[in-house]
Amino acid sequence: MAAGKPSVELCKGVGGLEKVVLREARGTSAEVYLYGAHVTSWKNDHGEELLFVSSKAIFKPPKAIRGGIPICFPQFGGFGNLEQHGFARNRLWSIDENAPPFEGNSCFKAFVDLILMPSEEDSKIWPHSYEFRLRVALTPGGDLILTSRVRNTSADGKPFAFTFAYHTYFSVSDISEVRVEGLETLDYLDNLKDKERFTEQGDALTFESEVDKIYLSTPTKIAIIDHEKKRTFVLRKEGLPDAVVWNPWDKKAKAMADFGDDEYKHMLCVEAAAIEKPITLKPGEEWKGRQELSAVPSSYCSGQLDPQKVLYG
Ligand SMILES: O=P(O)(O)OC[C@H]1O[C@@H](O)[C@H](O)[C@@H](O)[C@@H]1O
Repeated sequence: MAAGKPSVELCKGVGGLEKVVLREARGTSAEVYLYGAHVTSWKNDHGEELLFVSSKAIFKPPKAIRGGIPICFPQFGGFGNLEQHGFARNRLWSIDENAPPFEGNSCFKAFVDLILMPSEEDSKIWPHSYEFRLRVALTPGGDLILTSRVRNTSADGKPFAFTFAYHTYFSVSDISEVRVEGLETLDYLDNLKDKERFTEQGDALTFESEVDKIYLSTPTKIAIIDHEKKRTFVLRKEGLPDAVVWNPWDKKAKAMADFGDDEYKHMLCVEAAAIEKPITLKPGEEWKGRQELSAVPSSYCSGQLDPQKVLYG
């Protein structure tokens, strides 16, 4: 890909919706729609797309875009009375020109700050005062960092609680060739079994049917290994103890209007999340949740990947 200077450009995307395109010197890029503060693209220095977005995705409010990285806030899934995954993913966010300094990634050049504050309508369904700031940053090496800061701005002394997820859809060559490392032996809630709690077995996860699990208190690093592509995604997270793993498989895929029948083969959601223990904020308090994604070539040793290297190397 053409190398150049880091840049940030606001332009029109699909359906005339506004998006911000981030580019870094080596030719890596990312795209973020203001609708949902939704990352829809992350490309490496060969111009290869690393995130999955459905060919049937609908870029039209109020439907959330199918793929990329939807923001689930203030509710993950059906864990509460709000609509599935909350409303942040189908609200129009604004560019935050005056974001307070973000600790830890102020040296990056290709980033955008977005902000969501409650509208009158939102206050009716979730009566809390907050500012939600999201920074999407592309590092010089092409890593994608999402940092969320939610602040309780209430003047009436009222705390609030929320659940959250970065609902990341990774693009994979073939789901049956994918392994996830870092979630072995952990407890999880199985969404397909009424959120019943189970303990994962000792091996890395592989996929041969529908999966919808919320792993609890996970390590801060999870690896998604795509054997066919010889690519490993490394997901690092802070402030987000849980991790959701989702693939709809064939039957559910067919039932979703904005998802191709066979597309389940080419995606896997691994979602850094805070679900089991909702985050509670008193007035004036702020929560920070960060997800860092990198894509690295898988290193093989007689066909086997060394999990120690991927997770701790
Ligand atoms: O269709 P939606 O609302 O985007 O949700 C997709 C999936 O998102 C996952 O995070 C949930 O665990 C699944 O239960 C859900 O089906």
